[in-house]
Amino acid sequence: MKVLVTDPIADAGLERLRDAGHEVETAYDVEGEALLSAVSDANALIVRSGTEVTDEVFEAATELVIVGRAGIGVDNIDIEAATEHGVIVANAPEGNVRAAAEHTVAMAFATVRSIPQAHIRLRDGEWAKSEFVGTELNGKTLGIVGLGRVGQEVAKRLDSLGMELVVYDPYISQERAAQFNAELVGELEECLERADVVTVHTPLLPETRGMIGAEELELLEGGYLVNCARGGIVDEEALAAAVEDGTLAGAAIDVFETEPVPADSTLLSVDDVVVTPHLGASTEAAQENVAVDTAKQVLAAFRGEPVANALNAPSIDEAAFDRVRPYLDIAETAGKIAVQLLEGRITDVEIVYEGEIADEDVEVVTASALKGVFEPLEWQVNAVSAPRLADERGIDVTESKRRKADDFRSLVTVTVGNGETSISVCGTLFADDDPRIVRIDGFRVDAIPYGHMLVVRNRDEPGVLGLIGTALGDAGVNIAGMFNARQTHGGEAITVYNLDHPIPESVHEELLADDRITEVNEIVLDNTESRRDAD
Ligand SMILES: NC(=O)c1ccc[n+]([C@@H]2O[C@H](COP(=O)([O-])OP(=O)(O)OC[C@H]3O[C@@H](n4cnc5c(N)ncnc54)[C@H](O)[C@@H]3O)[C@@H](O)[C@H]2O)c1
Ligand SMILES: O=C(O)[C@H](O)COP(=O)(O)O
Repeated sequence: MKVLVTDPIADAGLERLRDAGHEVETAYDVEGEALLSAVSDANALIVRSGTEVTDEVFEAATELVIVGRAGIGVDNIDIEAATEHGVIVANAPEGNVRAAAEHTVAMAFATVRSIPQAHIRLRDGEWAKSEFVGTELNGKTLGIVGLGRVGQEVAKRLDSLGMELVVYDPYISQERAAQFNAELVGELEECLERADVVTVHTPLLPETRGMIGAEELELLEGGYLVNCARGGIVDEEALAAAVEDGTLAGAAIDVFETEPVPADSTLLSVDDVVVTPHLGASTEAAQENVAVDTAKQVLAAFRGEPVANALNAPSIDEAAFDRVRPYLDIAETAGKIAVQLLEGRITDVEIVYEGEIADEDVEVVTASALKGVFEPLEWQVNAVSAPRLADERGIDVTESKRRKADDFRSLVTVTVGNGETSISVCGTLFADDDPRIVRIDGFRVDAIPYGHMLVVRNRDEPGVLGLIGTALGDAGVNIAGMFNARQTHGGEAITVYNLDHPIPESVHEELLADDRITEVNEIVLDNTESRRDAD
C-alpha cells in the first residue's frame, strides 16, 4: 500500500508504516496539480493542518482508503466528499491536547505580562521596566469558550492558578462544567462580559465561524483574548481594531484565517497582539503521539478493521471488534442475497440482531449489511459510504435487537422491502466461523453462502427436484450442494442450490415453463473459490 504524507509528521509514525511493509512517500507542501498527481495512486493520505483535502483531491485519489489527520482539527478536510467517495477520515484527538493547553496558558501569560514585547525591547537595548506593568491571573475571571478536551485541560491549569472559571459551551451540562470548578453560562455574551481573559477552544464550524466579532469584543472591554483553536472563529480585523483602540488590553493568537499568515495582516502590526505560527501542537511528545496514533489508524484501515477515531465511519474498540468481526461477512452476504431476491426499487432495509450478538456494538455490522444490499445494485459503495447512500436515496434503515435467538447462539437477519413486499435472509455462524444462511423468507434452510446459488420457489410436488437437477445437468451446471424446505406438505417450497457454474438463461426459461415452479433466482456472491474448495 502507498501512504502519501503531505505535512511533516514525526518519524515514529512514518517508521510504523514502513515497518508494516508499506511504501511511504513524503511530499511536504505539495498543492494544486502536484497534490492531485501525488495522491492519484495513494491508498492513504496523512495530513496536518497544512493540506486542503478538497472534493477535487478525493476525485483524483481513486485508490484512497483513509485520510489520517495527525492532530485534531479537520476543518481542512472535506468530510462530506470523503464519505461520498467511501474514504475514511480519522483524526488523532488525544495526542496533542496537553500541548495545546500548555500553549494556551503560555499565550495567556505572554499577553497579560507583555513578555514578547518586553523581550524585543530588551534585545533592542532598552530597559523598559516601568512600561510593562502586567495583569496578575490569580483572582481574575477566565472565560472559556468551548469546554472540550483542550478547554478542560486549560480549565484545570488556570483553576490551579487561582482564576475563577466561567464557561460558554452550549453542548455540555452544568454538572460537566462543575467538575472543572467552572460555572456554565447560557450565553456567549455573559461569558465575555464577566471575563478578564477569554480563551477560545471550539472547532471551526459554520456555527463558530466569526462568532467573536466587534460587538462581542466590546463586551470583553479591558480584557484579553487568547485564540489557540482555529483562525476564523475570531474576526481578525475586528480583533486588531479592538486592541489598537484600547477596547481590549491585549490578545494572543496562534491560529489565523489564512495560514501561513500573510505578512501584511493587520494583526501582525498591532503591538499588543502576541502571535505564534500555529505552534499549539508543536512539542516533540505531541507530534510523536499524533503521528503514531495516525499510523495505527491507517494500518487498521488497511487491514479492514474499524478505525478508532474515524469521523465518518463506525468506530469500535479492538476487543469489541473481535467479537463482532465474524458477523461482518454473514451480514454482508445476507444483504446481498436479500436484495437479489427482491424485485423493484428498494425502499427499506431492516437489520435484526438476535441472541449473543444483540449484546454487542453492531454499528459496523449494520454498515456491512448495507454494503451487501447496495453492492449488487452496482452502486459505488463501501461500509463508509453505505449508511450515507441509504440516507441520500431515502431508504429507511432500521436496526433492532432481541436477546433471544430460537435454536441459535446468534442470528443476523437482513430484510429488504420495496414498499409492497419484503424478503428477509437470516444468517448465522456454525462453530463460530462457519457462515450459514438458515432462513430465506421464513423458510428454514441450511445453505453455505458462496459463488453461484440458485433459489427456486416451487410447489411441493413429486418430480420438481428431478426436473431442476436434469435441467442443470443438461446445461452442464454441476450441483455442489442443495437444500429443500417446505412450509406444508404439498404447499409452497423453496430450494437452494450451490452451483459450480453460472446458470444459462435457457435453464431459467425451462424451469419457469413448468407451472409447479413459480420463481427462479440466481444469486451471485463473490466469495472465493478457495472457500468453496475448503467446504
Ligand atoms: N493551536 C493548535 O495547534 C491546536 C492544537 C490542538 C487543538 N486545536 C484546536 O482546538 C480546538 C479544540 O479542540 P478540542 O480537542 O478541545 O475539541 P473538542 O471537540 O474536544 O471540544 C470542542 C468543544 O467546543 C464546544 N463547542 C462546539 N460548538 C460550540 C459553540 N458554538 N460555542 C461554544 N462551544 C462550542 C463543544 O461542545 C466541545 O465541548 C479545535 O479547534 C482544535 O482544532 C488547536
Ligand atoms: O488541530 C490541531 O491538532 C492543531 O491545530 C495542530 O495542527 P498542526 O498539526 O497543523 O500543527
